Amino acid sequence: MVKICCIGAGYVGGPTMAVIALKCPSIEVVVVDISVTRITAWNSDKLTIYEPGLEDVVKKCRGVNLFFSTDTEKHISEADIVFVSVNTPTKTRGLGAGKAPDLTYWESAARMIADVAKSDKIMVEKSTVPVKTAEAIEMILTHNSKGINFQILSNPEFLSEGTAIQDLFYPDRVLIGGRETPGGQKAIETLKEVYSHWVPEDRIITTNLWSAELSKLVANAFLAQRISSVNAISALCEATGADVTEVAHVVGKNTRIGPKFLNASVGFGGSCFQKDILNLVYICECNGLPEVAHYWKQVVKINDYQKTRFVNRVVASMFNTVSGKKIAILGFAFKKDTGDTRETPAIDVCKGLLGDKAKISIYDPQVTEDQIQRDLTMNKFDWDHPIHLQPMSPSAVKQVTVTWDAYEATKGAHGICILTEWDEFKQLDYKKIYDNMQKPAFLFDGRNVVDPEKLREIGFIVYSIGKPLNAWLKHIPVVA
Ligand SMILES: NC(=O)c1ccc[n+]([C@@H]2O[C@H](COP(=O)([O-])OP(=O)(O)OC[C@H]3O[C@@H](n4cnc5c(N)ncnc54)[C@H](O)[C@@H]3O)[C@@H](O)[C@H]2O)c1
Ligand SMILES: O=c1ccn([C@@H]2O[C@H](COP(=O)(O)OP(=O)(O)O[C@H]3O[C@H](CO)[C@@H](O)[C@H](O)[C@H]3O)[C@@H](O)[C@H]2O)c(=O)[nH]1
Repeated sequence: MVKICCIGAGYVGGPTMAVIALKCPSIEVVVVDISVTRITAWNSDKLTIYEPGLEDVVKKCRGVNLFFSTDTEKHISEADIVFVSVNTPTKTRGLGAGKAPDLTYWESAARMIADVAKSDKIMVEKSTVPVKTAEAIEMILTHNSKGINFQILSNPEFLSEGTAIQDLFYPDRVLIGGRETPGGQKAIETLKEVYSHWVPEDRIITTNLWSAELSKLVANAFLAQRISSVNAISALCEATGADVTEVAHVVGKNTRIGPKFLNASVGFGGSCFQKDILNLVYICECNGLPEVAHYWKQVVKINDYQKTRFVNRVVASMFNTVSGKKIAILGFAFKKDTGDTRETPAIDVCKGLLGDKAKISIYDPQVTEDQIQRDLTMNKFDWDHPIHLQPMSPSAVKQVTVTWDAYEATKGAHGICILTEWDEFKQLDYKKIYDNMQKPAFLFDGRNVVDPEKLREIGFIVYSIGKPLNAWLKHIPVVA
C-alpha cells in the first residue's frame, strides 16, 4: 500500500489529504502537525476549520485510510510520498522584511524529513513558495541524505476557501512540476497516478519545477489584479455616477475577459493574495526587475487604498466623526462560507473606525469573539505563524463587542458596515433593523449584497461600493 504523509494540517493539508484519501482507498494518508490542538480537533467532531462538505469527507475516511497524528517522525519515515503544506508567512524582520516569505517552517520540515528518512522518498511542495525553493530544499536533503534518494516535486494548490471540496473534486487543473531527469519524470508519474484516480488526464499539467512554482504566484497575482482593477474603477464610478456592477457586467461579457472575479468590494483578503504578490514583488526586485516589481506592488496598494477609502467614506458621511457612535459590523470573515479571518479587510476597517473612537459591535456567523479580539490586537503577519507560536492577545479591545445575532449587533447603532457577503445578509429584515437604529441610519455595503434603492425607501442613507451615491454622500469629499 502506498503511504502518503502530509506535514501541516491546516486549510490546505486537511482538505486536500481528506479528498486524496476519499478518492484513493488503496492509499494510506496521514496528516501530521506540530500543533496538538489542531490534530485533536481533526480527530474530533468539531473539525479545526469550517468548510462546506469537509465534514462528510473526513467522516467517511477517518480511521479507515485517513489519519491525523502528532507523531511526525514515525509517519514521515514510513511514507513514500511526503507533502509539505506548512505556513510560508511574510517575513517581519531582517532581509526582505514585509515582502519575502519566511521559510523557517519549510526548512524545519525539510530537515526533519532528511533526519528521519530511512528509504527513498518523493517530497511534494504543496505550500506556496518562491520560485527556486526546490533548489534550496534539494540542497538540504542531499547534504543530509545518508544515501537516500529524494525527488522534489512542486504541486501547488489552487483551492479557494469556502469552495475547497468542490475545487478539489473538480479542479480546473492539477499542476505537477519536476526535474527533467529520468528520476524526476518517474516521480511526476507516481504523483500523477494518485490524482488520476479522479482527475481527468487532460487536467493534469506537468512542467519543469520552476514553471510550477512560479505559476502559483502568478495565478494569484492575476486573480488579485482583477479585483484591484475593478476596485479602482469603483472609485471612478462613484465620482461619475456610473454603476460598477453594470460596468463589470459589460466588460465581463467580452469572452476574452470573462465574467468571473469582477465583484467590486471593500478589498480582497485571505491568507494568500497579499502574501503571494509581495513574494512576487520581492523575487522581481532580487532579479533586478524594479519596473516589474513596481507594477505588481500596485495591486496591493490599490487594495489598501480601497480599505482606507471605505473607512474614510464611513467617517466623512457620519458628520466627520464616529467617536462614541455604535457601528455594527456584519461579517468579519474574509469571504463567505469560511470562518477564516486571515488578512480580512474587516480587520483594517475595524482598526480604522476604532482609530476614530467608534464603538463596534460585530456579528459573523462563523467567527468567534476570541478570534476577533486576537485579530484586532495582533501585529501584521503574526497571524500566519502556527497557532501555538502566535502571541496571546494581551488585553481585549474594550470598544468591541461580538454577538451571535445580526439584530442584536445592529440594535441602537448609528451605522452598519457589511464586510462579508454572507447570503443571510440578503435576507435580513432591514425594516426591523432600521426601526431599532439611531437616526439618520447609515448603511455602508462593502460587498454590494443589499439593494440600495429598497433600503433607501425604508429610510437608510446607503453607500454601496461603486454605485451611484445618495444625495447626502455626493457632496462629501472623501480623501483616501
Ligand atoms: N489557505 C488556502 O486557501 C491556500 C490555498 C492554496 C495554497 N495555500 C498555501 O498553502 C500553505 C499552507 O496554508 P494553510 O492555509 O493550510 O496554512 P495553515 O496555517 O492553515 O496550516 C499550516 C499548518 O502547518 C503546521 N506546521 C508548521 N510548521 C510545521 C512543522 N515543521 N511540522 C508540522 N507542522 C507544521 C502549522 O501548525 C499549521 O497547522 C501556505 O504556503 C499557503 O500559501 C493556501
Ligand atoms: O470578484 C471578487 C472575488 C473575490 N474577492 C475577494 O478576494 C478574496 C479572495 O477570494 P478567493 O480567491 O475566492 O479566496 P481564496 O481562498 O483566498 O483563494 C485564492 O487564494 C488561494 C490561495 O493561494 C488560491 O488557491 C485560490 O486559487 C485563490 O482564488 C476574498 O476576500 C474575496 O471576497 C473580491 O473582492 N471580488
